[in-house]
Amino acid sequence: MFWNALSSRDAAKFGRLLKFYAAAVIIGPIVIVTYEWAKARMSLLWRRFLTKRALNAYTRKLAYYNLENEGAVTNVDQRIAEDIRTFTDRAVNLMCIVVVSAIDLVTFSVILFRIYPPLYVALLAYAAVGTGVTLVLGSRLVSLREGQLTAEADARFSLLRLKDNVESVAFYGGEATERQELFRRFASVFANASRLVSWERNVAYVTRGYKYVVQILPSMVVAPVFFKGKMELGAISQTYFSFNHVLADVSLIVSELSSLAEFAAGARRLGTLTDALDQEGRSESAVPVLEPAAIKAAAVDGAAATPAGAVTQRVLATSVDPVIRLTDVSITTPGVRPRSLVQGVSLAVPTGSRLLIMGDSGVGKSSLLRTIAGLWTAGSGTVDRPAVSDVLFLPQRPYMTLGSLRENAAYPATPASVANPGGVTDEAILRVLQAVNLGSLAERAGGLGARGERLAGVLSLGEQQRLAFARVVLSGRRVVCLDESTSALDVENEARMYGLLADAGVTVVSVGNRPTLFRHHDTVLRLEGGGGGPWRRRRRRRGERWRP
Ligand SMILES: Nc1ncnc2c1ncn2[C@@H]1O[C@H](COP(=O)(O)OP(=O)(O)OP(=O)(O)O)[C@@H](O)[C@H]1O
Repeated sequence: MFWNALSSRDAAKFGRLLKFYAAAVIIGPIVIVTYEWAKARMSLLWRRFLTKRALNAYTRKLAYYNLENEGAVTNVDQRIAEDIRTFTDRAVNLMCIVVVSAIDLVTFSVILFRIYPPLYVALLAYAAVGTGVTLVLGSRLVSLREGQLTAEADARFSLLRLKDNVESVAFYGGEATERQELFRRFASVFANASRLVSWERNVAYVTRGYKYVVQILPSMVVAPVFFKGKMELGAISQTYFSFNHVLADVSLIVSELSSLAEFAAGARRLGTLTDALDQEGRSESAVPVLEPAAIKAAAVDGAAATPAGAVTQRVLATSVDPVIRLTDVSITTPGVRPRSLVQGVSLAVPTGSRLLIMGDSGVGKSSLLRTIAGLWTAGSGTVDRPAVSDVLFLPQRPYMTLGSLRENAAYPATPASVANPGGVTDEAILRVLQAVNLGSLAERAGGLGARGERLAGVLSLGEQQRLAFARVVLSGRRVVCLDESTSALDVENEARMYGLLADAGVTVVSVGNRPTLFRHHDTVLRLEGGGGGPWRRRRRRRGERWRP
């Protein structure tokens, strides 16, 4: 129209069109910026929703533990932190492109069809063939992109592992080995990237060729009509304009292939994670809390409800005594090649008693604790125990959170519940730190509220183990399972820790082989023989000393 007005020297029409364009250039930027903002906002809201859902499912019950142990999903961190973002960004972008293209397609199809229908039909046929070829090439691009995401995540993981173990590596002088491993992982990143770049080049040959070759089509079709004087110059430019619009709209898959491949790869990785988390959610069985009177009846129901090859877990009310009871418990290692560890253990842990589980390295002591905690289920027999929230399990290397010393001492209480009126007070924390012989820790750490990112790096293992005992006292739990939790302590500090538990009347189940542990327990369970050998349990006689 602009060109027609100029060529016909129609100043009035030209002026009207100029005003129209002036309005468009003022409104245009506002519309475009608002559109971009709306897209970014929608993507952010969606990402927030998906991240929240994934984090909830991942941290619910034992999903995080099972996913890691089963190895079903790798790089969960990257999937939650990055793949969700890529997915939502790309999905919103593509959705908007599809909507805009659909409107555009309808508008310009009408114009192009009116000008010259055969040109329109030829264009659709051309786009259909181009899209088909691109889809075939694209499927390889998706798997290469997926491989790239995995390789990048694996490489980053090796760097994080080195970062988390700097001291061990430095002591071993293991730099050369670490370097080799880092290079090996980054070599896979580059090898896959190189395949990806080559494949993108091949795809680009096709997509570029597709765009250029078709440009000749409108000229070939409309030039003869123009030369015969049956078409105005303006109509030619209109044809070109409409043709290119329709071409762009029907070639969406061709032009957005790279973006689509990235979106599909991210969506696939996210799908694997979501499926695994949903699976975990479904397999989560609600275990009823049994009062004393209900225990006998539940013995029948509980056994029937347990899948074959699994240890029956029954949760007892805190009032039930004995607090823990194992009935004919046999354990096998999890995974595809199960190995028999402990066989046919039956025992009861009365309230306030102290049981020590001993045995050779690898015999299955920690596995027995894992089974009591419900982390491992492979095997048979029945475990009766209080809810996990009523028992504190202390591993050999205590977990240090990223929170402050206050939050670390009160762990696993949430920071919010610590801050509540009625939560753990600073006075109580300082008193308990004193009791576990960490009286100067708060001052050294810069106060109870100082951020604790480096706490794990700064505290010795023995100090961390004493902090873990502080957690037992502060949590007020009546049952505690200790897995070599005093391995780094001197005899005096060990006695002090067990003394604290005895004073509080806490029921204790310990795992360990240190001779000094013997005196802090009243019953010993000795697991014997590799591969599920016999076991012995006996009560320690008063004043009896350790005999290996
Ligand atoms: N996730 C797992 N999958 C398969 N086997 C495992 C797994 N975890 C541990 N095991 C194996 O189970 C056996 C028992 O391990 P466990 O940690 O219970 O031994 P332990 O008696 O506590 O040994 P230690 O005194 O050396 O700590 C070991 O041979 C170990 O390699």
